[in-house]
Amino acid sequence: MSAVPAPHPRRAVELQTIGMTKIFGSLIALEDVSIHVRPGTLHALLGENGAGKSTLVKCIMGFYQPTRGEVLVDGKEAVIASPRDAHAHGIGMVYQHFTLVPSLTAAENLVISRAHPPAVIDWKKEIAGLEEFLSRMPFKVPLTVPVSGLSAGEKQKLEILKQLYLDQRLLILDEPTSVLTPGEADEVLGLLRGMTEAGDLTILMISHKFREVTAYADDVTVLRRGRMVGGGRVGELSVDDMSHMMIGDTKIRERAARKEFSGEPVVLELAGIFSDDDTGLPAVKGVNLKIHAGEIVGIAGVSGNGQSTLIEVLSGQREMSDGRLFIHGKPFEPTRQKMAEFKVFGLPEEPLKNAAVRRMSVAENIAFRSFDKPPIAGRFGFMSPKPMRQKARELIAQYRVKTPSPEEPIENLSGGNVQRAILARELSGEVEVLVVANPCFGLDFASVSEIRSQIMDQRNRGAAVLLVSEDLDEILELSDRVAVMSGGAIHYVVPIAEADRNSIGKAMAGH
Ligand SMILES: Nc1ncnc2c1ncn2[C@@H]1O[C@H](COP(=O)(O)OP(=O)(O)OP(=O)(O)O)[C@@H](O)[C@H]1O
Repeated sequence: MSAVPAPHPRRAVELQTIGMTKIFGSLIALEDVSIHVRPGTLHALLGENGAGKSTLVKCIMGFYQPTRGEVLVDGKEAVIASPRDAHAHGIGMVYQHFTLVPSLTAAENLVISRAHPPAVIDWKKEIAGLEEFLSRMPFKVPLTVPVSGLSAGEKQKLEILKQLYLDQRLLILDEPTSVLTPGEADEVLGLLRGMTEAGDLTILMISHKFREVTAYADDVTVLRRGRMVGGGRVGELSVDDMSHMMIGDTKIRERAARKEFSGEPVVLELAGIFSDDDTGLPAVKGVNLKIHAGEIVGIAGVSGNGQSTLIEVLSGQREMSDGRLFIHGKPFEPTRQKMAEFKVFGLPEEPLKNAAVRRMSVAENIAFRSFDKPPIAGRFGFMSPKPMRQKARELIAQYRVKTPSPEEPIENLSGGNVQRAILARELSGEVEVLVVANPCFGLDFASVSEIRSQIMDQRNRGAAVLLVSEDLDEILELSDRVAVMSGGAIHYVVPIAEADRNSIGKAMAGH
């Protein structure tokens, strides 16, 4: 592990929470949680979806005021009323989604992130200062390229560098590797680990990946239903110990077996699809693809190569500039009415933003696809609350959506539980075509198993499935055929039996 020279005034910060409790209405999201993050360690925070991980870190960062409890920084009580106070104590946070300005360079992003950037910027001086700063950091990123041209790994490194540049010495990372390839994840975590070992940094990392916890974390805390249920030195715990702390005796669903099909008809056809992104530039450039009944076609690719735009076209959120869609040979337009008629379902990225109405209840959001059909639609077109609530209750139980009640606004659910609620809605009916993007993003391991099995069930019942995922393991596990998208087009399609990581990786890199 490389030692990092640290002529920095600030060293790794120690963090403790004492009796942290947060109550939302009738829900105790966090109850009496006391954790100790030793300085110069990488501390993992584990827990299933809705366990209270985000609530805990939001209380530490000052986004939420705890109902009870306190934070100690370097052994002294710290009053943290806002993220600004957290920063003043050397505590910074790196989020799952990037917060950089894409049109600006790394240097510009760093300079404007300062609390008091100069009114007139002397770029020569700033660049020299940044180069000196970078020379002390293990992370390297090009300073003068617009951030939009950086890879996901470089963007994540820049997010971390930004916090270090702001002199934060305890970083809270929310699933920092979810958008990275396994190689990039190892590189980033390895470098961070080098900094913690050198005593320059302390890390509290929310993670769902046991592999990363066992390989990189010193200590672990496990939360379950808002309470701390275990933890300790990672080296003294097995993966079984940690998963048992997380889920208790909850049964994990066995993965659904793949049913054999042969000679099934084409269900979904994409013919010469073109579409532009938000800036008006072509993002999808002539995609042709046919998906058969009982088939999952997995589209792999580095994010930002047109996959999101393609998903938006298929879910009716974006116009095509050219091309046509067919289902069973008939022209198809992704309008609400046609989707119902052709039984097209799906999960877009960021479901809270793209597939839910934030302030409406979980029950209403689950009923969306069927509110204009009996039994939920009553006579004269009014909604019948009773059947709607009943249907929602069944799906909430079946998909283990954690919510205080079906009436809770969906925006109050944890990220993983919003995902589950939307999937419950989309997977519960008769499905002919399923279009899903990163369906297991941010889900705990029990939910991953459940959701992948549900997708396989739909395929086994004869649905044509288009799966876009940044997780290559997911693509290799579920797909019958693998396609790779790069530069807005599909360059490589192989049956799963002929797919190997190496060739897929090369195609992803545009070779
Ligand atoms: N603003 C809020 N209002 C009401 N309830 C909330 C609010 N924020 C979180 N909760 C509830 O608190 C509980 C803990 O949620 P939290 O987001 O902390 O879980 P998490 O462990 O981070 O889950 P995930 O892995 O899905 O992100 C959940 O039951 C959630 O519905």
